[in-house]
Amino acid sequence: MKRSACLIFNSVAGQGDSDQDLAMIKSILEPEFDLDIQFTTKEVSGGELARQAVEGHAEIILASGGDGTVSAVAEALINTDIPLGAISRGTANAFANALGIPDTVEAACKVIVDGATRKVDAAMCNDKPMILLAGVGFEAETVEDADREAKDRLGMLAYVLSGLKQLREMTQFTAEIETPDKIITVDTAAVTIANAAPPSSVLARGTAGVIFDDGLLDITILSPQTAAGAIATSIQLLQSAANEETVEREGVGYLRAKWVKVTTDPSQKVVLDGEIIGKTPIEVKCIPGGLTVFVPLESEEQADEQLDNLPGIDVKLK
Ligand SMILES: Nc1ncnc2c1ncn2[C@@H]1O[C@H](COP(=O)(O)OP(=O)(O)OP(=O)(O)O)[C@@H](O)[C@H]1O
Repeated sequence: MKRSACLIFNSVAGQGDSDQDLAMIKSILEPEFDLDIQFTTKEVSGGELARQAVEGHAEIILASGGDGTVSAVAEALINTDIPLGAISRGTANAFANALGIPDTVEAACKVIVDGATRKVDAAMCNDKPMILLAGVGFEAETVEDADREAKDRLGMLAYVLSGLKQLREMTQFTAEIETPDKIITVDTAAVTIANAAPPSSVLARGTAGVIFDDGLLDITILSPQTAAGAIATSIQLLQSAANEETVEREGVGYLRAKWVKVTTDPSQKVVLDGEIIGKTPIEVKCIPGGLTVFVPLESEEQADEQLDNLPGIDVKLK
């Protein structure tokens, strides 16, 4: 008997031909699965459809769309043990890139057919589910600036352009960052708390790579002293992201923790998995192994914390 799978499909995601994509998905998956295809609409989100599929005891849930759709479906599956297959068709495809899932339709479908699943961490940010990352400061401003119309016209470049604009206008704030064993007070321009992050997510790259199944959040603190320093730091972060190296630079710090509370003065915007959700303070908690995903198996390297490069930092051990 074939396994059954609910496919949640956003036909307006990305810049590709969605009819062609759906035909390709069906041709690869239908020989293996009884597919129940549900289309997102402007009114009915991927998250809503995923909650319905969970209530209907779906065996497997597949999400196909941009990061908005895939993250919303993933969030609905936290702590359900229902395996999620991601077939990304968006602009940045951060979810797939973060978890090492191929982001072409054909290769992503093959990962699902191969059937290897892995438990990865999820997280809660205040009372909201989080799969990728929460950004305070710079990252939040970048997302807000890269609007829908610009994304349609420019694709990935919209984020880069918005990021460059933000660099010129980078403003500092004071952050208190509390973890189970430390309270850190630091002047910073961006604090990024990542559960999983793609190699291209420069602000979550203080460590050589975000580890998505270690039960810990990866916290990166960016505190450039000047606009020129900000640009130099960002270029280095970009290079290290490209080369998957650890960043050793004045103004970049990182640490890992099971949970973190971030309070800022003044209050800062917070972006959660690509959407602005409000302002600081935030509390983020890791949910170890909270999500089961179809993923090609591969190992991740470890890296230590690095807090020495932040000017004026104060760390109190608890
Ligand atoms: N049938 C539909 N018609 C119009 N809008 C839709 C439809 N289905 C979903 N949406 C909208 O699509 C958005 C989610 O898009 P998603 O993130 O999947 O793709 P994307 O925006 O192209 O991807 P990316 O963010 O990578 O560019 C939501 O805002 C949702 O309201």
